[in-house]
Amino acid sequence: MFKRYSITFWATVFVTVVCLSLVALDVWRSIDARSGQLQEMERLSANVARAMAQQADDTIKAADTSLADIVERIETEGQDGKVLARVQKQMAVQVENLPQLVGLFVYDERGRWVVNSRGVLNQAYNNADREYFIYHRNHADRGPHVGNPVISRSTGKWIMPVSRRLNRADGSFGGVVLATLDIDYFRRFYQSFDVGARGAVALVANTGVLMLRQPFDSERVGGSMRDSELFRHYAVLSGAARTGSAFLHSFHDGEVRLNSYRPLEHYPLFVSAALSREEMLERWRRDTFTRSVGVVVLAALIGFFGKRLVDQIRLRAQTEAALREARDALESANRTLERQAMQDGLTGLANRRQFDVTLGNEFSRATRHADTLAFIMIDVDYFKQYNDVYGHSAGDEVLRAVSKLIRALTPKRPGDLTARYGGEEIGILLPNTDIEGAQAVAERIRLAVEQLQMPHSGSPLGQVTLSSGVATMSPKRGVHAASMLVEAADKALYVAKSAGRNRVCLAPPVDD
Ligand SMILES: Nc1nc2c(ncn2[C@@H]2O[C@H](COP(=O)(O)OP(=O)(O)OP(=O)(O)O)[C@@H](O)[C@H]2O)c(=O)[nH]1
Repeated sequence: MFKRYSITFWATVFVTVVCLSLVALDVWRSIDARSGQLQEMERLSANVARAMAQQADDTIKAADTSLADIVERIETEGQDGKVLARVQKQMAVQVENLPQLVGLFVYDERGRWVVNSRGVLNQAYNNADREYFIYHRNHADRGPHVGNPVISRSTGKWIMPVSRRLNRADGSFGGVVLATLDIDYFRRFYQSFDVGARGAVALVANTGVLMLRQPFDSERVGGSMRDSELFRHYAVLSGAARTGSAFLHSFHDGEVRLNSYRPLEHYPLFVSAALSREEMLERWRRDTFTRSVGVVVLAALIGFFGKRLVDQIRLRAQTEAALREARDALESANRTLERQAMQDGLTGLANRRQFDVTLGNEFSRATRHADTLAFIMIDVDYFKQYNDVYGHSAGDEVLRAVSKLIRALTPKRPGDLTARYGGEEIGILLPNTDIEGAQAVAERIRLAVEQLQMPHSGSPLGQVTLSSGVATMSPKRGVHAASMLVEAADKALYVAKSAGRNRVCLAPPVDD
């Protein structure tokens, strides 16, 4: 099957397959690198989200522990001056020890300041209108409450309120204990993450309120994210599914980012670390472009040189074919020349040269094997007259016809040879043949020509006839020569002519 196609075909297939494989391999590598890049992106954002959630949880927990302590103290020890002084001292120490804490506050059931970590009570402020205050007044639960971020009335800084309800002895609402966390504390921590120039991180309440976003925008802090893709995506999840990631359009700038989200363990908040898809894939695109250019150039070079190679192979194959053809033509011409060199042009019989060579070979062979060698010399009678009467061309025709007949009637054993000996004389060499056998051949030929009855007005016999002299010899080394056989046949021919022609005469055995 493979032989049906040329080497140039396979060379072309090879070069094409190499080029296509290179390109295919590069495409596959690029796709693989892209998915690797996205996986890396997911790992990175998930790690950032984990660190953010842990930090937020720990930060709020530390403040909440202080709140629980103060609530427990006031509810058991009351609110007289001594107790409040101790509480105030405790608060001041806590604020000093916890860098995230801006302040600790206790409000009574009307929102008035009872005690705080600063030790200064500004009765001009009332916090009864704050979201966290209203929440505790309306909810009896004793757990911590993380409120919406607000600008502190006392410091003017963005703060995150964490609060607990204070109960009177009868269980009715007795006020609020509040810890304010510095939003900047979170920001500083978030700034330490490298999420790229177009990345973002956020801390969001489960209610959809944005607590903080980095890059920071004070306009957006405390705003609602309920309409964002992130919140809508997160809100429908539950349990372990709340930790995960997804490509989402940003609510803030429309950028598509890979958002890794994760809930805080103890508080109703979640974090999101988002990396820009474009930014992450930018490097991949650059690498892919550079490599693809290299691969295309390489494939083009291979294709170019491959084509040249294929052309060379084709040229070589063509040259070889042309050489083969030329050699075949030359061999054929040589064979023709050889044949022509050994053949008589008029009769198609072997010529004198071939006769001499064959005679020499057969003579030697007969000498070696002690065989008999017979020779018949045939001559057309009155041929000169035929030429004179009918013309030379007609004479040629007679020679051709006679030769054809002689060839047909001559035995075809190996070594038998019919040759134009010269002029109108034809010789037949019959190795390993005795005198009777050779005579029979000569007689058969003579008779056949006679039966042709070719008119010959120049001959007393009236038609074309032949005369033959037949001779045989068993050659012995040092005694006989090949010419002796020819001479003997020639003499017998002369006898046949003298005896009236149209006959076969036998030569006496050649003397030892
Ligand atoms: N047409 C033709 N004639 C040839 C050719 N070769 C020899 N001859 C002629 O053959 C003739 C031979 O004549 P001779 O040797 O005198 O003998 P002959 O006429 O055949 O008479 P006998 O042999 O005595 O019967 C010559 O006239 C040659 O010119 C040839 O190729 N073609």
